[in-house]
Amino acid sequence: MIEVEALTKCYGSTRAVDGLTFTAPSGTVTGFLGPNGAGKSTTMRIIVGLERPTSGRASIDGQLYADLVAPLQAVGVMLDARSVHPGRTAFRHLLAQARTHGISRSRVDEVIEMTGLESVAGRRAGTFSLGMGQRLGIAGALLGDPHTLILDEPVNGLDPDGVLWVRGLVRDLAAQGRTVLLSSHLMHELALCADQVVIIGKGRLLADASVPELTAEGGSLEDAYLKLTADAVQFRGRSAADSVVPTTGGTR
Ligand SMILES: Nc1ncnc2c1ncn2[C@@H]1O[C@H](COP(=O)(O)OP(=O)(O)OP(=O)(O)O)[C@@H](O)[C@H]1O
Repeated sequence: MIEVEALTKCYGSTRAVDGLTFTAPSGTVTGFLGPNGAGKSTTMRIIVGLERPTSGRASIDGQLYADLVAPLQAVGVMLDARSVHPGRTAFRHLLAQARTHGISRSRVDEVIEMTGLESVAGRRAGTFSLGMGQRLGIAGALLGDPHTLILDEPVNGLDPDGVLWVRGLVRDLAAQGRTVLLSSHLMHELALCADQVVIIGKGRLLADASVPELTAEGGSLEDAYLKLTADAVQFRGRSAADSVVPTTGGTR
């Protein structure tokens, strides 16, 4: 179980996370949603000890990440799939992580197989496509066979087959009693794989409910999300039609 309690993180005058409280229970997939800049990545970074909160706390099974004796075996994390040495092969990258955490070489082979990377395991990670890099990031998160998984945009860049695979994977992990917290902007996908959805905007909690609860009025999860976040969107584009520069009408 992940517990986020009255969490606040300020960067100068920016309140990236503002008094956020929620729980991601074991045995469920918790979707973590919010507009760009809402504070999702900051919250996830705090949970895994990469940032210090200004106030409040985030714990995993009752412990701070920093206090975990074997963090990789307790928590699998994919926050930025690009944070891989580009000159290392996928296999070497995973083996290096495994060796420093007392994980067997056979587990490396296992996660390579699980993520479908067998044919490219000997290739340098720097040559990987976006989707291949995502698969490698997920392989790294699975390496320690952890009870908790924290995945930031895991389906980003995956092909339809890969999206389906991640859906099945997180559902299976939750069915085994594990805790899965994942962020995504893909509402349709989340509606299919999440049990619980936490929606934040401008660092604050907007909703913490099950998918059926959020869609009880008959709309889709996207409808509910857009309604809940309407006042929390910080970056709004405009349509091409609105952007047409008026011509002076003159011809030469
Ligand atoms: N290291 C940092 N220094 C200063 N400001 C930061 C830093 N990291 C994040 N922020 C700010 O904190 C706010 C929340 O950012 P965060 O990356 O957590 O949002 P997010 O919900 O993950 O967004 P996205 O969906 O775009 O990935 C933003 O205003 C961002 O500019």
